[in-house]
Amino acid sequence: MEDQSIMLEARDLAKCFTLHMQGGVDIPVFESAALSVRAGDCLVLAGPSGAGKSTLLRCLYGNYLAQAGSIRVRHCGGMVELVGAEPRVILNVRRLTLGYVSQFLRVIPRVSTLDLVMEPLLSRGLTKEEARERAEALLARLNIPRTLWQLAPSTFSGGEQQRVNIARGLIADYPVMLLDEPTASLDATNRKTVIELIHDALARGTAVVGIFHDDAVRNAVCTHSYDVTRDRLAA
Ligand SMILES: Nc1ncnc2c1ncn2[C@@H]1O[C@H](COP(=O)(O)OP(=O)(O)OP(=O)(O)O)[C@@H](O)[C@H]1O
Repeated sequence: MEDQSIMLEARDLAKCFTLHMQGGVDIPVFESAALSVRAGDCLVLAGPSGAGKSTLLRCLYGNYLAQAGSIRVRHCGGMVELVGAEPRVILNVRRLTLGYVSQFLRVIPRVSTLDLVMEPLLSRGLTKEEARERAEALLARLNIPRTLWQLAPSTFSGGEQQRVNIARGLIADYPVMLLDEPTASLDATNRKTVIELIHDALARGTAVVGIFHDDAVRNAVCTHSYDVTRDRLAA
């Protein structure tokens, strides 16, 4: 019987970069990564710098294609395979199920902060009014000054851009969230707010996979961890 609480699972994942512009050098990152995360759990990816934490997270989001293995996500009531899935399947999973907060905001010229944060809700069919109300509340909670809401975030500070990124990532209550160092550029007050937002998401049953370099943040949210060097250690 399938465990219905598992939201995301990866098995036998392999990723190797080939640097075609540099003589075809191969950089193997992992050969048989395996993890699973349940609703309401926060799985922390651990391992030293360069071990492959961000690469694994990007594979889970479908930004990097794994050479082998399986990534299954609970989407619309069933488990959907992401490795080798058609782009339209991946886009649909991202629209409804799988959120991702990268380390850096991808700024789109001339698109205002408010529009950036509202967009995931509009793409899920919420009205403009509902989306605006929720975006404003989240931006206020993340201490983004109201004077900045109508501006494109290209001129914002590193911490402000990161908070806009977090707002955009967390606004839609995705059932599965991938977080790549969401607090790296934040001060103590905003770090605390992000911890609260992650706790709120976990309490709603969101499954989280994250990378947190800050010990205090990691300890506050972690329910279990996965060392990305595990398969190499066992070899
Ligand atoms: N796009 C890429 N092309 C080629 N090699 C890459 C690429 N992305 C990552 N790598 C390599 O893969 C390995 C793992 O990198 P990754 O960024 O996943 O590590 P990490 O554990 O997240 O490190 P850190 O904690 O320092 O952020 C590194 O050796 C890196 O050089």
